[in-house]
Amino acid sequence: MNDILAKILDTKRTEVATARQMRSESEVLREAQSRQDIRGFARAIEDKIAQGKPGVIAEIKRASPSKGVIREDFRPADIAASYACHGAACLSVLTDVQYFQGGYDHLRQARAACSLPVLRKDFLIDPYQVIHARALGADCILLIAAALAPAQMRELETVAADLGMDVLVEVHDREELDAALSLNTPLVGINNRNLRTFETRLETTLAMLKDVPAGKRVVTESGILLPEDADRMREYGVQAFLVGEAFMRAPDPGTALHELFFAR
Ligand SMILES: O=P(O)(O)OC[C@@H](O)[C@@H](O)c1c[nH]c2ccccc12
Repeated sequence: MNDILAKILDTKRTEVATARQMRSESEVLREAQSRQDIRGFARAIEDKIAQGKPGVIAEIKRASPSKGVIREDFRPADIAASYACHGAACLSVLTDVQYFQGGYDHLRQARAACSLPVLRKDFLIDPYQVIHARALGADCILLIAAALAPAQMRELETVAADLGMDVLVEVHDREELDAALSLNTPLVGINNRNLRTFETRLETTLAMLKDVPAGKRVVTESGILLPEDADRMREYGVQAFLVGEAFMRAPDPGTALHELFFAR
């Protein structure tokens, strides 16, 4: 497996080992537990949908391995404030440094600039990272089914739940969906992008929809670029969206959010 996902996961194993040496898990846990500021992530999405609006998770990312640098003028606090005032339900902030040019400060600054719940967008493989997510202020974590065994996902979900965080579990095919459905979380992200090849097809979401039981909330992820893309998803009953690039390339990300979802 010399694909990009495998490479990223190797990097993460090294990162976790280094982080543990710098600061013990019990110390990070104390910091995480001392925070009393959790914001309901799944709740915020459901509230939007109950109001007849799309539940938009608006992403803050400077670069990606498939696209390189996406946004030069990168100020997380300004972007977060713009998203918040244009109707985002939640934020997603990349914290991976090496592949996405993200950072812990991006999450801290974005969250401090608004009152939206925040997803830590990273490749989580170890309880240490989940605990650290809450210490940073995250309200939700991402679990990527392509990167984790089912038992590992369940373990990380339990760690997140114990800290009051929500979980977004991400899948790309049927087998991953089966594993994801063994979790408690209602939030199931269907990634239209294959993390191994970067191929992006909106049909990925549409084809898997019928296999997601009632009671789960589908979030369509990646490659939503045009109002037509959002409309197409809505025709199929998809009401929650995770969008990055379309907003990051626009002069004002929040205005782009408005145009993609609310302009007609
Ligand atoms: O920028 P896009 O195509 O709108 O996609 C956003 C989001 O779905 C994408 O960044 C993403 C989905 N799953 C991930 C896992 C890791 C890193 C990034 C991602």
